Amino acid sequence: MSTTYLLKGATLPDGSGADILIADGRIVSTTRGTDAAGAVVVDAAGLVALPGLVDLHTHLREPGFEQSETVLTGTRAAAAGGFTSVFAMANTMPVSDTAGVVEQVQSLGDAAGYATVRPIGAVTIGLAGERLSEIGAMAQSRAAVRVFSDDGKCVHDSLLMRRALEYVKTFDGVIAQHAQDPRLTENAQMNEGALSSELGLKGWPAVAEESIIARDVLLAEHVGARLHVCHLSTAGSVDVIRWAKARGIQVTAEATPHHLLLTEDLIRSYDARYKVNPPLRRDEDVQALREGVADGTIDIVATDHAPHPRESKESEWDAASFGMVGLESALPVVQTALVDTGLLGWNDVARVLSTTPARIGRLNGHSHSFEEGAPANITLVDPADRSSFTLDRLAGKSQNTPFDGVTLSGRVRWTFHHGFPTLRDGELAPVEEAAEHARDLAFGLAREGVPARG
Ligand SMILES: NC(=O)N[C@@H](CC(=O)O)C(=O)O
Ligand SMILES: [Zn+2]
Ligand SMILES: [Zn+2]
Repeated sequence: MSTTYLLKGATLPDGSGADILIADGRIVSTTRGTDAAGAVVVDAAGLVALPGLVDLHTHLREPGFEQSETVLTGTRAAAAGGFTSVFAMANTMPVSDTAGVVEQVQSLGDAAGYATVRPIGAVTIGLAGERLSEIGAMAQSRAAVRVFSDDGKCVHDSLLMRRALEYVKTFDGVIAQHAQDPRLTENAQMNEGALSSELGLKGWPAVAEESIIARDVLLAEHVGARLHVCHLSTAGSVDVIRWAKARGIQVTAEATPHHLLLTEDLIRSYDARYKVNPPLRRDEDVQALREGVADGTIDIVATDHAPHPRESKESEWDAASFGMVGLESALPVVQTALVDTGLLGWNDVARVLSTTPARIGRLNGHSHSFEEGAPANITLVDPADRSSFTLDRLAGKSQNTPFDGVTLSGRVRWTFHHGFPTLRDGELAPVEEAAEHARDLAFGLAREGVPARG
């Protein structure tokens, strides 16, 4: 038996007021003045209701790197950050390059109950960049994979990239490219420029990203397939995507929260919390990325949540791992960088953090609208909160955030996944309750004949 909830006095993304009534995992109505006997009332006055957030780029680390994160802990972090769906990157151990591994990740997500998990399949076997993985088998598996990526590595071989695009085109899939020319970035440690010379760290030039994107959009045009570009970090990359879109090429692009707020100057501290791939860039790049999101050149914000254990971040700069956790801080960073600056309204936030990533990943059957009858995937945000981001707000296994002690606006208070509150006024649902929700959901979807996937 699922509980009925009434989210009283919420503000929808378009600014209108709503009392959102949820029953049996679905939105029953959003009419103001609704009263429902027996419903648990959530005081949503002053809170913005967003469609459940969707992250197209999450590293859940399982199987293989469970000391950093697991599907369970990573989806708890997702719920804490307002996410109701995450796409799990393929750089696991073993790599998610077979139907067996993607089905395993899918099952772990289905059982945990904190968010919908959609596995991403590797483009090449073992991410080695030499031979295509079993893309068709992953697409046809129970996990119904639609997004393929060697993220962490670039699909550098042009012929392989062409073949991969041709392959996914047959089932409306997409290749998500980590755009990094490997030869131009051997041993690279930070953005290439005056500061890398000053600090004595090997540079990662902007052209190593931009040249791969330029090649890939031309390949996508030639093949007529969908390309998605991960974590754009330079002003030049925004220009290339803008050009490609004007030409009608089917390309989408993402920016991470950290690239929208932070610059390379932080690296003066040699604190490896700021070490990430692609690297933090210059202020001009941050401004260009923000403008790119505002004008739609950049379609989505994706976290690139990349957990790493303490040891691998406490070593000297050159030896430390690349990556930052990001699920719990994403919404506050987006509000701070894009909403407070007047670049985006809440409707746009709903678009870049929910509706569009869902569409790019072909996340069907997981509606993100507030229409009656839609699955109740909802995030309640307190936009008036302005506070120092602290480590106790992290719900995953790793603590490698660059935002510790940074003042940010906006705080996620409630997250509903198919009508189940995974986050309750800032508190995560207990593991056993989420697992029970997962069982109910699997049973309910099976009974309705709705494929649990997609
Ligand atoms: N972003 C990172 O710095 N690291 C990611 C890999 C990646 O997204 O390229 C990771 O898996 O740790
Ligand atoms: Zn990457
Ligand atoms: Zn990544």
